[in-house]
Amino acid sequence: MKKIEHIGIAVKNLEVSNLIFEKLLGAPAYKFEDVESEGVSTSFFAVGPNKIELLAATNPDSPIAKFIEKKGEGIHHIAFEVEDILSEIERLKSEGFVVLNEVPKKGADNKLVVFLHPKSTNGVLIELCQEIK
Ligand SMILES: C[C@@H](C(=O)O)C(=O)SCCNC(=O)CCNC(=O)[C@H](O)C(C)(C)COP(=O)(O)OP(=O)(O)OC[C@H]1O[C@@H](n2cnc3c(N)ncnc32)[C@H](O)[C@@H]1OP(=O)(O)O
Ligand SMILES: [Co+2]
Repeated sequence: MKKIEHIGIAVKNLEVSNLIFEKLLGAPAYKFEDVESEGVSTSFFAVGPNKIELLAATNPDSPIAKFIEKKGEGIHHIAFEVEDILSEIERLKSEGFVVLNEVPKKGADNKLVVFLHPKSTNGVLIELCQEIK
């Protein structure tokens, strides 16, 4: 695990939350991206070497829609950057973590991503991401 790559925050309205985080961080989002396969619209803010990812649902089956329905807006996941996502999957599986997708999928911001079930990580949804070179 190289560093915390981003913290994902579930929001109801991306435009409204973009303004809040722009004020909070003192700089606007540097990137906006829809990830259709995850049912999300995202925006990214830089905080030193780390990022904040705001996520709004684009359909009612989106993980973000379900999360907001159950828990409300707030921190949705923590993403760690890894060097070699396939070997990390094997390492974490052998340690007993529940990998939600064993085949890495294309995430936002030019990354391959894998999620670990929050039931196996003290209630925190974990994302692993590897930069696509
Ligand atoms: C674009 C990309 C990127 O950065 O590149 C992204 O981040 S995409 C980010 C959006 N994509 C994802 O999140 C993909 C991975 N997520 C998933 O597969 C799903 O959301 C699950 C994490 C499996 C949860 O699915 P679902 O709510 O349908 O399952 P479930 O009803 O069985 O829920 C199981 C339990 O997990 C809890 N739960 C659900 N989401 C949670 C979250 N984010 N953090 C902590 N706990 C969570 C539920 O409240 C429930 O707890 P109780 O049993 O106690 O009620
Ligand atoms: Co993410």
